[in-house]
Amino acid sequence: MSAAPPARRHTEVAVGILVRADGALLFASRPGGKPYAGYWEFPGGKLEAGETVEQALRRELREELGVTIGPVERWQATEHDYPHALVRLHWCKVRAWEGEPQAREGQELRWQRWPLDVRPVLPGARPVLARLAREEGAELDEAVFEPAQVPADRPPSPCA
Ligand SMILES: Nc1nc2c([nH]c(=O)n2[C@H]2C[C@H](O)[C@@H](COP(=O)(O)OP(=O)(O)OP(=O)(O)O)O2)c(=O)[nH]1
Repeated sequence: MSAAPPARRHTEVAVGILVRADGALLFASRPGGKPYAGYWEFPGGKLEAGETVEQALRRELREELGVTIGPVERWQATEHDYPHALVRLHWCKVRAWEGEPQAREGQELRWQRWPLDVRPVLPGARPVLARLAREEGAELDEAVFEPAQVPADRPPSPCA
């Protein structure tokens, strides 16, 4: 009989949903060199040793966007099992911040209203996007999670 594989430990992640006064949400693209580079996500990152979710979120958004955030509304936690990590995502809404968000880490930033036009979005964001869409009476198009594909009618580039 073989032993059960060891349980994977969760990587704890603080995620910030910046909500602008007009309801738009801030998305960032993942810079090169990270797993899922080029995918879109909400700004945030992993908790460092001894940090609370709120402390990590304040630090990450200062580093990534150069903003000082106001009150943090803890919203919900979800999990996603990626090949690179089992993550626990602590979702927080943030409605006030000082400074204009700037892309400080080579990412792209886009404010989005419904329907979203960024893609692909990280699959770990699916449950909260579904809930955000419901709150707005909008529909979440599953295509936002699909990586871009070469259209079937276009032959592959000869230089590839
Ligand atoms: N920030 C963020 N991370 C997400 C989202 N959805 C989702 O599945 N994740 C996952 C992807 C990653 O596995 C993990 C975040 O880790 P990360 O590597 O981006 O964190 P970090 O900025 O601290 O990275 P680093 O210090 O290792 O460079 O959470 C999301 O919407 N925003």
